[in-house]
Formats: sequence, C-alpha cells, structure tokens
Amino acid sequence: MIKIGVTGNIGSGKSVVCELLKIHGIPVYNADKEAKRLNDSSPVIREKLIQHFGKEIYVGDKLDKNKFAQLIFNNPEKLSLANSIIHPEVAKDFAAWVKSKNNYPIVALEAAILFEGNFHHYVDKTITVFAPLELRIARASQRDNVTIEKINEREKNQIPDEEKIKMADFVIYNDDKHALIPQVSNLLKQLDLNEK
Ligand SMILES: CC(C)(COP(=O)(O)OP(=O)(O)OC[C@H]1O[C@@H](n2cnc3c(N)ncnc32)[C@H](O)[C@@H]1O)[C@@H](O)C(=O)NCCC(=O)NCCS
Ligand SMILES: Nc1ncnc2c1ncn2[C@@H]1O[C@H](COP(=O)(O)OP(=O)(O)OP(=O)(O)O)[C@@H](O)[C@H]1O
Repeated sequence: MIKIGVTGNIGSGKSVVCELLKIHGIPVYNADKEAKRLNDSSPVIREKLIQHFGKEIYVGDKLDKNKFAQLIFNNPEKLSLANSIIHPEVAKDFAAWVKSKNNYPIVALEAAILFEGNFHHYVDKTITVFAPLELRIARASQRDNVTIEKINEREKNQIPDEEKIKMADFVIYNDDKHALIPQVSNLLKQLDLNEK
C-alpha cells in the first residue's frame, strides 16, 4: 500500500484534488474533519483541553470551535499546546483507518498542516497543492464567507507555499492556469510506475 499526504495552504484546493483522488477509487482521510470529530468525541482530548484551556471551551459535548480558534490562532504557545494534545489522537485514528483500508493499493491523508504537524512521517509520498495567495484568499473567503483577516489568522500559522513546494515529492498547480485532472492522473501513473 502507498500512503500519500495531500497538503496545501488555506484555499489551495486540497479538497478538490482529494475529490479527484476519490474518483480514482482512492480513500481519503481528512485530518481537519477527523480532528474536529475527535475534539468532540475523544475523552482524552476533552480532558486535556479542559485542563489547559478551561471547561468553558466545551458547550455540552461539543468543543466551542470559534472560542477555541480565537484562543489558539493568535497565540503560538497555545496553538502548539493544542496541537500537542490533538495531533497524537489524530495520528492514532489515522493509523486505525489505514488498517481498515488494507485492501486498497493507495490511500490518501488530506491535511493542511501535513508538514507543520509532522504528519508527513506517516505517509510515503507527499503532494503540495499550490495556488497563489491572492487566489487562495479569494476562494476561501468566497467559500467560507469570512473576512480576509480570519483567513490570514490561519495562513500565518501555516508554512509558506514556496517551502511546502520544496518539501513535497509532488506539486499540483491549482492556479487556474494548469488543468487539475491531467496533473492528478499523471501523478497516479508515476506512483504506479514507482511501485512496480
Ligand atoms: C481550532 C478549530 C476547532 C477551528 O475549527 P474551524 O472549523 O473553525 O476551522 P476554521 O475553518 O476556522 O479553520 C480552518 C483552517 O485552519 C487550519 N488549521 C486548523 N488547525 C490548524 C493548526 N493547528 N495550525 C494551523 N492551521 C490550522 C485548517 O487547516 C484550515 O485551513 C480546528 O481548526 C482545530 O481543532 N484545530 C486544531 C487541531 C488541528 O491541528 N487540526 C488540523 C489537522 S490535524
Ligand atoms: N481550480 C478551481 N477552480 C475553481 N474553484 C476552485 C478551484 N480549486 C478550488 N476551488 C474552490 O476554492 C475553494 C477552496 O478549495 P478547497 O476547499 O479545495 O481548498 P482547501 O485547500 O481544501 O482549503 P482549506 O484548507 O480551507 O480546507 C472551494 O470553494 C473550491 O471549490
């Protein structure tokens, strides 16, 4: 089995590329989504987050995402504390998910913070989806209907694009100048050839 990590900064098009991978029959684990599920469902995460951030960040069983985001995205120490609590549980959950997909030749991990959270150690090949900052901001603000400030709050906690391009095994250009589908198909052909 080949495990591929798909990353890219906010609005780069990770989810669109991962939809194309799914069309090729590749199961995709979305770290953002699963982390939020675990924030609400994992007793380990809940206990540690309450211990360090106070019980008011949970409303009933649910983490108050907006309150928690405000606490961590503008405070590097709190962000790294939150990551140190959540990421190990996500890594365990991903490992269990991979085991459940052992009949697939390729699986994918979609994570905006693949490199920032050291999740690239859990995959064999990495893909950075690249789009210019202004295009990413336009896409994300249109999609999420949020202010540019809110997007920048997250952007500043993510490794710059040019770094992520250097760190990845493959780059997919989602800049409205390169068609996505041929890039994804060619990449999968290369993976297949590498595997032989
Ligand atoms: C703080 C939380 C609850 C905010 O949830 P919300 O739905 O409001 O997310 P929001 O749409 O505001 O932000 C999404 C953007 O922030 C990015 N982001 C999320 N966590 C982080 C992080 N730790 N560092 C940098 N960027 C992050 C996402 O990748 C995405 O690009 C959530 O992002 C979270 O739990 N983050 C910490 C856990 C984590 O690192 N998850 C990412 C993959 S494991
Ligand atoms: N090539 C494209 N053409 C048109 N719209 C696009 C393209 N790529 C992405 N988009 C749109 O831009 C927005 C951001 O794309 P996507 O959600 O895939 O980014 P992402 O990297 O997953 O972002 P995030 O890290 O915020 O989850 C989405 O609304 C998506 O439909």
